Amino acid sequence: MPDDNLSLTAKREAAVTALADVPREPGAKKPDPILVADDVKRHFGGLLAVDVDHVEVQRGSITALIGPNGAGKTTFFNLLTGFDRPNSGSWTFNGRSLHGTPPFKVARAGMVRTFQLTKALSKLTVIENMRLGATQQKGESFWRAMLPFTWRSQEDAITQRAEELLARFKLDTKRDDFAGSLSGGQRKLLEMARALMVEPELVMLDEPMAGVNPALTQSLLEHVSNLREQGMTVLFVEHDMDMVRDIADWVVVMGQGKILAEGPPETVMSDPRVVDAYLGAHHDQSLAELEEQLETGTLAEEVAAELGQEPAETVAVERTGETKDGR
Ligand SMILES: Nc1ncnc2c1ncn2[C@@H]1O[C@H](COP(=O)(O)OP(=O)(O)OP(=O)(O)O)[C@@H](O)[C@H]1O
Repeated sequence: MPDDNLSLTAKREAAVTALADVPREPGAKKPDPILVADDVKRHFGGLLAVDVDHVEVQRGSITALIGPNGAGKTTFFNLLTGFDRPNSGSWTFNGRSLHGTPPFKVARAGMVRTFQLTKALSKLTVIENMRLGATQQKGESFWRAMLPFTWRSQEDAITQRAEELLARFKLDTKRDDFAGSLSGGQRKLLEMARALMVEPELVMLDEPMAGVNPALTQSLLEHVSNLREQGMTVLFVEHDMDMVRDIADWVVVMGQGKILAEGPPETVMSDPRVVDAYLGAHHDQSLAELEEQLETGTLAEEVAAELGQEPAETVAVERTGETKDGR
């Protein structure tokens, strides 16, 4: 649909243009921030999991929050949406302080995050999950959601919105299936559709690509881009750097609880601090250790395992010039 594509490009361009003059530095001020956080700290015992001095999220943009495992991204999401409490700090959404606000009130204010489908939710049907999206986040009771005759006046509107969203996310044929029977990708779509039941302004997605079959990847990317198309702001945590490059207008990097870097994807991903943060387990190793691992082939095995491939005997073979049977 050319018109949709045109409009999508225009929205992306508008977001990129709005961010063009923003300094590429941690805590950079944005021209029209929807979310602003200050001095947010969360300790777990002796560990300072989140230590964010200042961060702003530009309205109407798709912002990626990236960083190595344990950087504090999910904890920061939990704090912002009221699922966890900070030791100190403050943040505003649309200029309104949300510190100490419970999740359903955060959602009612227009800021939602996706939830993983727990075992309990897997035992409900797709449409029941959608109804629960309207109620769980709005603070209505579970039983009222499950027993629509107790609140018939609202039920029609909620069901209609749920049906529309299911059609948009191509889940309408799964309407009466148990959520637990869906594939990983379909579950992600259901999570996203359910979050939209409250007509949010800011959608926070925690690893939308995790566990998604490549066949559904493109469709998921389009759905996320479409949220911006419809005027929403998106903040997402993701390890899939292709996704970040493809759809993010702005990238915020966390490491050890702090904001390390910010900027457009192409700038951030070539930033030495970001490359450093992502070097991960092998970063601290001495060359001698790495050489030893190369000699014994264990590094090749690790790499192969991460890529889901057979251990690559050829790596050792190429280095030694020997074949498997010693020739
Ligand atoms: N409830 C908790 N109790 C104790 N430590 C926790 C708790 N939740 C998180 N942590 C610790 O806080 C740190 C940040 O974890 P968090 O899950 O926020 O990181 P992350 O950046 O989301 O990582 P990942 O990309 O692996 O999901 C980690 O060291 C983690 O072990």
